[in-house]
Amino acid sequence: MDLFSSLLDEPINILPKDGVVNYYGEIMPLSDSSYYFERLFNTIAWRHDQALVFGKIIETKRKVAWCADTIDGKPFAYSYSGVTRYSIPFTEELLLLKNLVEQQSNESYNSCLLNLYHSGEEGMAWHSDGEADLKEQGAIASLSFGAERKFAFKHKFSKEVVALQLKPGSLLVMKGITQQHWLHRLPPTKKVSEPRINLTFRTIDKAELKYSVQDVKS
Ligand SMILES: O=C(O)CCC(=O)C(=O)O
Ligand SMILES: [Fe+2]
Repeated sequence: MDLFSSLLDEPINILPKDGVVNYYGEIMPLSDSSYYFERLFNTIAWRHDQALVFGKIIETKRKVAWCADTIDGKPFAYSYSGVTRYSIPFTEELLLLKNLVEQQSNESYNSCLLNLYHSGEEGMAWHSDGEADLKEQGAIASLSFGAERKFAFKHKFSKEVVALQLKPGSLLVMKGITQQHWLHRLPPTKKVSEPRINLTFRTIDKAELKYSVQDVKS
């Protein structure tokens, strides 16, 4: 039996030490995850991401969006990799998926970073999600759609690597001290030509959310 072919009875902590990364398997049937892939692909205002590298702004091939709770529909500002982003409101699908993920993981989230990788040639380099604006040791829930991709963790000190395949419709939750001790990445690969969408639900410290009306680029 393929253990990872469907929702697991109990999530599995794939890390041997210094943190918790729970893999839940597929939390929805393939027909649902295909439906959400299409909806997200077609309805989200995707943009190329930017990062500040050696004082220069570079654009990623991958596209992103950032959704957060808003007040009176006004966007919030959020900074990482030296660049400030502005939130778009949660769409109906995203709210539904947020509820599903909150129920499965028994945690709550107030924002979502969305990534669109057009093919296996696009990935994400080693990093940890330890931005100052994030709630300390808050859970980060990663929901995948579209192409199956490999995802890996590397211990910052021992350099131990743990990897798994992220199936469409699968849920992975990083918790506790994980971000302090482990890096993670989505390795690029020539073996995958199909696109993948990944949603990471997070909790941004409300006090850190900068309420921003002016300065918003449409
Ligand atoms: O695409 C993924 O599975 C992970 C994305 C990620 O690590 C991030 O957005 O911080
Ligand atoms: Fe990350």
